[in-house]
Amino acid sequence: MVTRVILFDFDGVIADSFSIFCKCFFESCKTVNINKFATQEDILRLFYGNFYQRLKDELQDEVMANKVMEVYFIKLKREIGKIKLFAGMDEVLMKLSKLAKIFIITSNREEIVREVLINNKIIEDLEIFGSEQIKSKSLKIQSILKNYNNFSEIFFITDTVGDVLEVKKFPIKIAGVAWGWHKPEELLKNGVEIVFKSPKELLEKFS
Ligand SMILES: O=C(O)COP(=O)(O)O
Repeated sequence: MVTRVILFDFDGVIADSFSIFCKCFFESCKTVNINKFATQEDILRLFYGNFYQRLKDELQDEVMANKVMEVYFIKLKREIGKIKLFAGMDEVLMKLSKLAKIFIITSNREEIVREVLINNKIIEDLEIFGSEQIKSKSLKIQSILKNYNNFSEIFFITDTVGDVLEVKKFPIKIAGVAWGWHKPEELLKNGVEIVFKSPKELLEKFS
């Protein structure tokens, strides 16, 4: 019987992908003639809520927002081989997948996450909720809670304020990581219970 469920965000928690995200996103904006995003701060701002919703709101144009992301994913696929995991996260996933039910809840695409994991020698069969069908992390979590109710504890581990805001309405413990995209202080201010300073600390907490 599964007693513990751990939901992991992917980019910024498992994958060290910020510079590749920025490169592909800026290139995509250029391709579709959007000049609203010029700095890393412009990108980080999009993660203070649901990324897809924020992008739509900032552009005030749903068609354009979809176009940016369509081009973005084409570019990201070309860079996929360069995406590495944060040091120690391979061990975290391998060990914790034996102790808990693990899900990856991400704004990225499931197929990309799978390929990155395989490229980085993660062979565990992890369940991945990508953005292909559902873009809202709240809705993804709702469906997990509906289907999995035989656990004693459920944790969500993230690096962005937007994730915290989407998840905090559920009876889930939220932890932050100090190696991700938003600063630990911001995560704490918005409701995470604890911020892990390293993958080793995270592993110790759940082992
Ligand atoms: O932290 C974030 O929200 C970004 O990560 P994600 O692409 O895995 O959702």
